[in-house]
Amino acid sequence: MEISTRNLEFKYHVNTPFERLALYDINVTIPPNSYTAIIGHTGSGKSTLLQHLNGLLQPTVGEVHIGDVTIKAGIKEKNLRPVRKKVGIVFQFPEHQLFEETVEKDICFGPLNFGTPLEKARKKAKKAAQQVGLSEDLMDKSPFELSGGQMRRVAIAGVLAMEPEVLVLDEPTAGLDPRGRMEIMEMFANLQREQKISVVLVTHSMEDASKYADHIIVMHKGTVYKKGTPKDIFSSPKELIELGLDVPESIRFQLKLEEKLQQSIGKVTLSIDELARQISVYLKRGSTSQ
Ligand SMILES: Nc1ncnc2c1ncn2[C@@H]1O[C@H](COP(=O)(O)OP(=O)(O)OP(=O)(O)O)[C@@H](O)[C@H]1O
Repeated sequence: MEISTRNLEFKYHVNTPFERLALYDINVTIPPNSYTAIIGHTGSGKSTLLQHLNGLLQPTVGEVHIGDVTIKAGIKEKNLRPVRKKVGIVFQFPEHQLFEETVEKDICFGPLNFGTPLEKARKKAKKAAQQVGLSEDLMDKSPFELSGGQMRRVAIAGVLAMEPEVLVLDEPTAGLDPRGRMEIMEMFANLQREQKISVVLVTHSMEDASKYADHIIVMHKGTVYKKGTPKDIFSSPKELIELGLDVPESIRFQLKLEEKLQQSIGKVTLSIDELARQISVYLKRGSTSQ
């Protein structure tokens, strides 16, 4: 399923003294079975954009196409349930939203809410738990007995159990240690490859964006500054650095090498210049002594 936005603009608290323009002129496409990373500074509009991808927010101007559903400014879409089912959204620190007595009940909550019979919901929960790497013996435990990383997996499994076509995640690795971060990122990469779903995630890690994503959207002050493949985005790293964004370690290393190379080429050029000057002085001397 494809998601795209056309001239999307969004204001919080529209027509009130607190009105705030959060997004403008957003034209992006999330292709089917793709992996998109959204990067940008705090307050650049990343979370607001994510919430348009499953119809949680309605555009102030423009439209959002989610599969065959169009959400337009000024027109309330009556039935967003199919959209919510197809596009699963995981907010920052989703473990804070766990509330059931057992892991299994928490994972089953979404499917049951969408009318799936209990036994089928339990099957979906089992599969989702496997997908996020939770062992079966945890299913009867209270989610609050688990580690932070495991709790987060439970919350993600709860969204996966709805079998979404697109998984939208707001900083899914925030607060995890490097190992937990890598495990979660590998998990999304596997899900995207094996289940053929699209993954859209906000990340502050340029390493992760360059390693896992096939599309990157750079947000800046409420609009798209740049979009493209990691190669497109990181081929002009100085631009990103000027925006105050980080670049992957490998790119930083490459920049350093280039700088060093420039310096040594500079030195060679200088000595060639110097050589040329000396040759010319020598030739002049030669011509005057004849
Ligand atoms: N509920 C809200 N009411 C009013 N303004 C808001 C609200 N939520 C966000 N904003 C404003 O909208 C703009 C975009 O915020 P958003 O949260 O989308 O940015 P972000 O890039 O996700 O930031 P972060 O990385 O900190 O999560 C900011 O100026 C923010 O202050």
